Amino acid sequence: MAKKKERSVNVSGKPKHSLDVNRDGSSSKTKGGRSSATVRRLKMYNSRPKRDKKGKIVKHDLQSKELPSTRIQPDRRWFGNTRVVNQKELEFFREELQSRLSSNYNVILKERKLPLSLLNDHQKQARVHLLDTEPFADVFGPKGKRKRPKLMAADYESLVKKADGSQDAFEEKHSTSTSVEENEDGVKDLVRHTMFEKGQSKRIWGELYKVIDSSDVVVQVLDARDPQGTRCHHLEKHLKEHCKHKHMVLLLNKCDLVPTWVTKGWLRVLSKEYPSLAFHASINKSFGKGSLLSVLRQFSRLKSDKQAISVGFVGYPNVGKSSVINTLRTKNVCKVAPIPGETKVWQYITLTKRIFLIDCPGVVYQNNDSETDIVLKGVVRVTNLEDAAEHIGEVLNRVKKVHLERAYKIKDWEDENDFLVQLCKASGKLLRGGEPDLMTAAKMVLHDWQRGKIPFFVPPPKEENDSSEGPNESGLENDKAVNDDEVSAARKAIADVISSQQLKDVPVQEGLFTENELKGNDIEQLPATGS
Ligand SMILES: Nc1nc2c(ncn2[C@@H]2O[C@H](COP(=O)(O)OP(=O)(O)OP(=O)(O)O)[C@@H](O)[C@H]2O)c(=O)[nH]1
Repeated sequence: MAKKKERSVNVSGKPKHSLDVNRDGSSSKTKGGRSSATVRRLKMYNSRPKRDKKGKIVKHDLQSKELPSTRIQPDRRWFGNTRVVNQKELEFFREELQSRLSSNYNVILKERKLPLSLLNDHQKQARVHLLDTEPFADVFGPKGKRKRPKLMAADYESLVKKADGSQDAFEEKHSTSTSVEENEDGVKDLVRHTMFEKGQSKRIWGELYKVIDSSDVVVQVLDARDPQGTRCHHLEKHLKEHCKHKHMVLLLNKCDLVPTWVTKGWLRVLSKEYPSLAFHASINKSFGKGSLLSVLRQFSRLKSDKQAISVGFVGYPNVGKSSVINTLRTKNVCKVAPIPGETKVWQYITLTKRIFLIDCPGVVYQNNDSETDIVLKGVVRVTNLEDAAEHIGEVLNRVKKVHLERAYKIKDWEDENDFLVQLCKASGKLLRGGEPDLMTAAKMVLHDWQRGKIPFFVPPPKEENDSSEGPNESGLENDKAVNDDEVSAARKAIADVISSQQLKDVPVQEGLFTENELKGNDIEQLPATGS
């Protein structure tokens, strides 16, 4: 106790406490006491948390009062990313980065690794200081200049009036934008019925692209009566540009409906562009089946690893795609009808182990064809036509008079109306009261036209003295894995098949053409349909 009393009295007036930094180091050293440096060090240790025996933190100055025992796991990763830069360095970094960002030839990789927020500080601030632009009192205070809504009308009546006026203006504008342009004679064309857009829908084109994507060989079926008019140049361009490895073959179907010289002429013209074959689809009496099959077999030789090939049949509606497939299978596997649009979706048919056939709905690419052209190409169903009689004039233009006289047993007519009236009388197509039923008669003629009962064809261009080169071998690109010998053998075989077919005479339907027409003697140039 006496000792304690002694300590509490500081006689010299100098600090005595062992943790007092101001202790006299030199004197304490001699007495074995702590130096001021030791005291400072010991004080530093004092800032550490106080723990109990088990190591649990009991007290820590920086510790949260709410969560007393929280502890951040000591991990050097917390500090791994930290770097201290001085103002000069930061300025340099800022300028350097700015120049890189504004240059078109530099790209900053790993942008997120850079402290870009340091650089964009000023932008953040620009957004925050709203009150700098407008003082609070001006916006919310008693003298606040709030913007009033701009009302178009003061009362309900004037609002209704205004709405009516703007509706009229809209309708006027809308009707002028959709209306068809006036012709020179001031008469407006009627808006086309959607029926004339058959084969152009997105769905049908979707089907076509499915067929093309899954085919190795694309057979474009053309109507021998009007091959150029039923060609789809858009499709050919697409294949040339995007599917160079696919082979295209032109198949001139329904060649029993045109004289042999017409078929041969068109084959000559078309085979300059693609391998072309003539065909007559019929399960019992076909033509060109053997040639087509051998061409397809040669194409399958161009495939490596004895893989099977898929052959897509595409073309205008009603040209006979499904009939060709049925002929190749000698069986009714695809639905055939004398009306367009019978095939709705694509269809897969096995021909042999190595050849698959795909039927496709008829497709039409949007072109400048008139409604009459579309009807006469067989794209639309005659039964759906609202005014069939308006297309009869063109039929009379295109078909020789002698054929019409023979087909309908009528003589001399002045114009299409007279023709139809006479036809109604001859065939008994009369309405109540003896009125001629022009519509039914016109539909009958168009049906006959579409079914090939009225002889018609577009003659091939006259042969020029161009030392006719052999069949074109374009599109005969091979699979890289097939060796060149095999490719050239296949190419030669295909060319042989095509040229040997051109020497054959295609059987033509009996009684359809006159002797002279069959020989190609007195042929007036008939107008070509479409392109
Ligand atoms: N005379 C003749 N008629 C044919 C020939 N090929 C097809 N036809 C007829 O043409 C019509 C249409 O044949 P389809 O095979 O249905 O034609 P498609 O191209 O499949 O028609 P969509 O279903 O519209 O695509 C049918 O009435 C066939 O009998 C042919 O070589 N000669």
